[in-house]
Amino acid sequence: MRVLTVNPGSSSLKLAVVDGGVVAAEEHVAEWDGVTRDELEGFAAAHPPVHAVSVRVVHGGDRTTPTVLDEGSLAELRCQVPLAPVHQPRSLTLARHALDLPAGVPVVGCFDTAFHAGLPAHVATYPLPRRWRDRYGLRRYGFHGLSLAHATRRTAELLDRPVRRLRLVCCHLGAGVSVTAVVGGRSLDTSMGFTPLEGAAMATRCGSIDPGIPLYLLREHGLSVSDVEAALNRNSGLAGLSGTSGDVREVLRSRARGDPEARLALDVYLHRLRREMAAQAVSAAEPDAVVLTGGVAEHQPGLRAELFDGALLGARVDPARNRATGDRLISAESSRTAVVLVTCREENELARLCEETLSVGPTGAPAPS
Ligand SMILES: Nc1ncnc2c1ncn2[C@@H]1O[C@H](COP(=O)(O)OP(=O)(O)O)[C@@H](O)[C@H]1O
Ligand SMILES: CC(=O)OP(=O)(O)O
Ligand SMILES: [Mg+2]
Repeated sequence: MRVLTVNPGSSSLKLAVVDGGVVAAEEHVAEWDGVTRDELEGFAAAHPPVHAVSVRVVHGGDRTTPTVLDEGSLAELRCQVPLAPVHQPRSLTLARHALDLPAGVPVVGCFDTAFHAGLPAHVATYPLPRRWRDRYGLRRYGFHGLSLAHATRRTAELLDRPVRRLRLVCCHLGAGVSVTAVVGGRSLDTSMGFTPLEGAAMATRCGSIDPGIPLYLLREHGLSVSDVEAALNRNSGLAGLSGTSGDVREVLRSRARGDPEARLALDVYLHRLRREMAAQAVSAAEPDAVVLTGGVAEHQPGLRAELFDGALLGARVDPARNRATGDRLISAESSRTAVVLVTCREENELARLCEETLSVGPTGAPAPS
């Protein structure tokens, strides 16, 4: 079965055709405007045949499994737009375009949040008034689930241990950054919460800050809600700290030229990431391995080494292994905790879930209903 996978990140759009579990074609649109359908239509037309489309939908609310999308389910998923204001509209726009493709194939929505559906109650619950939690549905969800599912499976292969016996701290370092304790294949804790704004500092998102700050800005300085929302989502993190870009490549170049703001930006980014990793190591209780995945982790060996400079979690990066390529162990033999690097492959997980949802038989043809 050939599955067209659609993966909108906060700024990029990743399209692929996965054929029998293997990526047969892919395209990375670095700056998708969040509206136009040309990219999806053009890619689908260039890589026929397509038997189904699988769309990454960042917020699935309480959904625990993928859903075949139609007008009704798209309308329901709009309720989650305020809970992922940067991502959800992009996912739903693409799902809408996918339903309109001339091929007329089924469109499956796969949710980032589903991987975290079993978070223990004491992890999912915010210390907020009960009335609010009940009335407004305030709880922690967690994100990057498709990436985590793939990274966990791949780590088990690399370490030659079954998933059920692995205690992992998984770091997804892309434009969005999250850290998750995955034990026996299940998410036990994660740094993102009700929205993808909580936790580590990111490319353009602030991560966790004192909740008094937005209140102060709204009350004392008359900033509007939309100004605050835009600043926390789009002009904070590495972008806000460096004063230039949220792209770690650019911030690293500025630091190499001696720019003090870029140095501070990376110091803050790494400090907050290490703090989240230490917190997830508590939830994972003596993790066997730290897993690094996502664009920043994959392409920046120097930053990987720097992250573990202070032997965080007893992990030591081996310089030769760190320089090599492909999915692999990058820690030294003497390392107390293994460090594994896995290329982010949300595509594979999107295709796998899509085939499972459409009950594809062993021959690749849809099973008779
Ligand atoms: N060589 C590189 N190529 C692409 N991205 C890189 C590279 N080095 C670092 N990055 C960082 O990876 C980030 C994108 O990661 P990615 O996982 O693709 O994010 P997303 O899926 O959220 O768009 C960019 O913000 C960029 O800073
Ligand atoms: C949920 C999230 O932050 O996704 P991304 O990293 O793709 O922006
Ligand atoms: Mg991504």
